[in-house]
Amino acid sequence: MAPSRSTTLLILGASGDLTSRLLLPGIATLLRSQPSRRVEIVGADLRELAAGDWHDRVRTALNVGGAQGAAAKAVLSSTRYVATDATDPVALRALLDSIACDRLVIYFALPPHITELVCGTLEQIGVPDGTILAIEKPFGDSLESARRLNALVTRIVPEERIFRIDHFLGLHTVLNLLGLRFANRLLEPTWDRDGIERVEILYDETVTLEGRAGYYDRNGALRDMIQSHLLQIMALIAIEPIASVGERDLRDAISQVLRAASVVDPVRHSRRARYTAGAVEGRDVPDYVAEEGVDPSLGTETLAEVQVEIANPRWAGVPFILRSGKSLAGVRKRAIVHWKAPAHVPKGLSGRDTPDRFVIDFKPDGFELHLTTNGKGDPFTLEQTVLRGELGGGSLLPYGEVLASILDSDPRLAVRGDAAEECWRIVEPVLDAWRSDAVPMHEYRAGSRGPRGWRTN
Ligand SMILES: O=C1O[C@H](COP(=O)(O)O)[C@@H](O)[C@H](O)[C@H]1O
Repeated sequence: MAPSRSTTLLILGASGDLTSRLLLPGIATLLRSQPSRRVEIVGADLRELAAGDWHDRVRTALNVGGAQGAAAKAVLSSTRYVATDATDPVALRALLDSIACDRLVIYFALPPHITELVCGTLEQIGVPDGTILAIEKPFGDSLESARRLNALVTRIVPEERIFRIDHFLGLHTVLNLLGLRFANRLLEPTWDRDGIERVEILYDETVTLEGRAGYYDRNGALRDMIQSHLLQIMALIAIEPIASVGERDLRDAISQVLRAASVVDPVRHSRRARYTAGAVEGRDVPDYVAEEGVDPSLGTETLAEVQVEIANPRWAGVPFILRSGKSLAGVRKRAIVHWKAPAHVPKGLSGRDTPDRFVIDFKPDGFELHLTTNGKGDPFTLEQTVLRGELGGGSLLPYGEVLASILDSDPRLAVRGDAAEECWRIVEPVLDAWRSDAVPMHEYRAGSRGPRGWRTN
């Protein structure tokens, strides 16, 4: 439901790539599907923008996202950009004072250390009543900094008005995990250590750095994708049945899984690799270390894999393999739940009896159920049959979904503070093992499926 109160979305870090590439198009899809929404957008950043540049960016995003009519016009006519230093108390006070609205959303599209500085300033100067803080990932850059940032932000506004952003929680298939698991009789009875052998959550991308070396080179695949997005997906796959999809039930269940999760042996249960020169989808790609803006001394990985275990009665002993990388041969954004083989297949049935699999595709949204069936030719020969289903993606981009939940003050699609800390706790032993070089850095050719010898499904 569109709120009737006037809301201003103040984007800090507005001149950056995230705002143009993801936030503004997300808002555009929101305005297209819910044209009665009224939101004023104020962009702010250190950088001066040429006159008209901000308007052009907003107009382009609205066109691309298909926003039309009164909603788009209202956004365009009221939007403005302010070049300012949001870490400076006087400048930030002046910026906040210049905004007249019933409710303010401050969106931090900033690196974690700058977010922390700006939050320090906000703590000093205070925020208008009812202000919401929306904070982009990564939330901190270590367990210690996440704890510090959590303590700081909760001194500014209460937890229910802090939205730690993970746009994967706005992916329709990710949300669909709840319906698939809990609104069907079929899956749930086997969704545990007795029925399932292993779970893989893969996010293989063909894209390279896309001009984001400044961000990516300091983070790498483990922090960029696994610490945040893939652990959230894992938690949703593994949660215990919930009484409702209310904020408390859902986020308690997610935290419960994360608290039980760890990489038991970070040296044996993690792998890292970096791409070398090659070609991806017809594009020549240089060595990662030769990419513009990359500092070879940082030793950043572009492909990471960890094996997580969830030490609870449902999942003890079931490996969850989380993997993500860039410049790979093809896009595979999916979770694969591998069932165990049946205890006994009747004698006389022969042939391919690969255990069944449930594949959940994040992009495009869909699922596949791989079942063993009697063969089409010889009825006593087994083969695999794949049932495919589409999961209707809604009209909003994931960022549109997440922004809608912020504007509606519904924190279900945001990461709770304790969960953000748990995700750092899970990956930190791996980062330590990598820092001490206990885990070798492998190489793979850009455009390949990964290093030789890595299992790929
Ligand atoms: O947050 C991020 O996600 C994207 C992948 O998400 P998608 O919605 O574009 O599929 C990833 O490429 C990027 O490095 C990461 O920061």
